[in-house]
Amino acid sequence: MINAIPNEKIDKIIKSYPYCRDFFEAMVVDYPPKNKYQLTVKEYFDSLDSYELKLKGIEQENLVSLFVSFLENMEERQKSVQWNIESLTIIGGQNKYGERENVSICLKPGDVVSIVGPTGSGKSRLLGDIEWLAQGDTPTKRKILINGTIPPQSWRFSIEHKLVAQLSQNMNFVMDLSVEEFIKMHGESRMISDIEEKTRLILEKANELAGEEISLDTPVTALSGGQSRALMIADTAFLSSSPIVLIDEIENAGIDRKIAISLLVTNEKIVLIATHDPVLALSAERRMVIKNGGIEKIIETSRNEKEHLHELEALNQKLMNYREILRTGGSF
Ligand SMILES: Nc1ncnc2c1ncn2[C@@H]1O[C@H](COP(=O)(O)OP(=O)(O)OP(=O)(O)O)[C@@H](O)[C@H]1O
Repeated sequence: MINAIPNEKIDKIIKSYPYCRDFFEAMVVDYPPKNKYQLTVKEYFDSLDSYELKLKGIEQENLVSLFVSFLENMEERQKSVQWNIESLTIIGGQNKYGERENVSICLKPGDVVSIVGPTGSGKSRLLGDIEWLAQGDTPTKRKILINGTIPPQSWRFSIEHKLVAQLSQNMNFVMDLSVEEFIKMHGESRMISDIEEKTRLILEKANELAGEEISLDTPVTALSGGQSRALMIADTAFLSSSPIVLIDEIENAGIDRKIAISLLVTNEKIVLIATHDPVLALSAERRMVIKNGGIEKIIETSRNEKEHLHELEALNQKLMNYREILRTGGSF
């Protein structure tokens, strides 16, 4: 594949390797304009002004091989950031009263666990411990193991390739970017090949989740709480490589929870959902009950509960319908 690059058309290369833009920026070489898209990579580099290139200290005949090695390096980098997570273990610490938490729970990719408990009981704290890969250094003294061992320190601080994706209650954007720029920036940092298609998909799904339509040119700072949440959920579902997804109280955002969960739950990921919503709580195979800051018990969702889930879903749908009527100015 890489060997064929010199003879591939520019438009195909741009689609397959959108991050190739970085090469042109780094070399201060003109990025191919649309009217050159039908040239091959070699033809494009040959078409550049050799005198100008010389002034920049670039040998024209080396450009193709430099470009190929750049793409090769990027591909290697991409492979090295693939996570290989087989398990996540939570080893109990202590509750708010310093009493021991006698639990150890091991989660595997494909597992979905809900976290329930009264307000202030410590659900978000548990998610925080997982996100931080706690090693007895948080108030709960919990320890988090990955693949049965203590994960390297560097995993805690990696911003670019996060082991854990956290969708929290408050998602505030501080960047001055449009929705399109935000998605593309994330896609490029993940070296995603079909960014246009992914951007379209993310916007479509975010709009399915949110009420008021989001458009590509909306500034991210102008999104409402629910819209930001919807965008981040769709973005996490399609762009995040993180094998562990933590969801904190999706219900407060006024978005369609069922679609959100169906987007985020995939076989390869471990998903933990802190929730006060019985439908979400029972959708998981297991739930952790939190009390006074400690994991009180872990309960398998019974067959009886699963049967009741259908009833709850129907009630929930009814509630959603009323909500939609009221939100859109109707009455009944
Ligand atoms: N084991 C613990 N030891 C000490 N402090 C704890 C412990 N567990 C939780 N806390 C603290 O208790 C407070 C409430 O916890 P948290 O915010 O996680 O509750 P919550 O269940 O998510 O609440 P809500 O449902 O309102 O979002 C936080 O300040 C948290 O750090």
